Amino acid sequence: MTVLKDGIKKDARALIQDDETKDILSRSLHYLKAGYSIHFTGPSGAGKTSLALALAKKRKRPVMLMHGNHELDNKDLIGNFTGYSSKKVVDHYVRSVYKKDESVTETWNDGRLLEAVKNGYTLIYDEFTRSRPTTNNIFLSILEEGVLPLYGSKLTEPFIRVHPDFSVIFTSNPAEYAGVYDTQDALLDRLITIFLDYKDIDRETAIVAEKTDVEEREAKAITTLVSTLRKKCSNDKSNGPSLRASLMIAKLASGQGIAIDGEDVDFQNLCIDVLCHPISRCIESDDPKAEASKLIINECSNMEIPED
Ligand SMILES: Nc1ncnc2c1ncn2[C@@H]1O[C@H](COP(=O)(O)OP(=O)(O)OP(=O)(O)O)[C@@H](O)[C@H]1O
Repeated sequence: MTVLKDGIKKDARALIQDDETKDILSRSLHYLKAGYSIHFTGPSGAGKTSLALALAKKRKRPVMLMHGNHELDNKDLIGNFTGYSSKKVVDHYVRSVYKKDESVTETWNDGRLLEAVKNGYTLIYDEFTRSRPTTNNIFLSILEEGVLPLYGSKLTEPFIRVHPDFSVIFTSNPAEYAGVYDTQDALLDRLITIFLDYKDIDRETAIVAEKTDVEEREAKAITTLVSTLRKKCSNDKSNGPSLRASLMIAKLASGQGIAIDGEDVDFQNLCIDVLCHPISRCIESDDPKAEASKLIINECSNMEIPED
């Protein structure tokens, strides 16, 4: 019977800051301080959200996380009247006098963007291109004029001023633009866009070794395997397996006592389970799953694990 080890001791959420990551963080922080918004773009699993969270943390302001979604609208961003509250006072103190005082008021709930703008939070707008361009238009006034228009909200003020400490970090995945919504040029024109690509093998190895219980040489073998398969695999539908896949393989193998060995059947099955789907999506074949499995087994047998 295979037994899972008790929990994973290492901090799975920590950001490993190599020189390149530190450099991007420090430049981005500088741009935010100067009043510009940042946009991290790159393939899935390149580390955009992790970097956005680490950057937001550096600002030492409350952080609000918002995910792009085609159903997101002004009611979510600005707020909405969510119902009515009524108050009724019946004064029957003097028997012959009946006095009734009744008032009804609408209950307003601030939307996430309004709350962040009013209080000077750092807003992370993850995968913003998944929202409709008309929804994202509201950011044009925020970034350009420093005001949040309250149109369509029935509120008495036409807009509110943006708090000086407010800033936004956007993230997006260019592969998702196809079939979702084109990013709006007007919005992109107001952002500083930093492209985050997959890290090289040494950087990915350092992250896997730091965040899981495998040894560095084993981490290197896993990241080399995943990155070799990724290179064979890039089309419109998929960028191939990311660092996430390496982390999964390393965590599961060490947790279940599976040897990091390309000839080991359990290890091969683990790699097929984790990697087959992303790889099959970018293979043109009658049976992409069988083709992907063959490719994975083949790369597993080429795996080299350096000696201690
Ligand atoms: N510098 C890093 N240090 C530690 N872990 C990292 C680093 N970069 C990425 N990761 C890890 O890689 C995985 C993917 O990162 P993340 O979710 O930030 O990617 P993403 O680009 O936002 O992906 P997606 O577009 O799919 O949302 C996460 O498990 C994250 O913890």
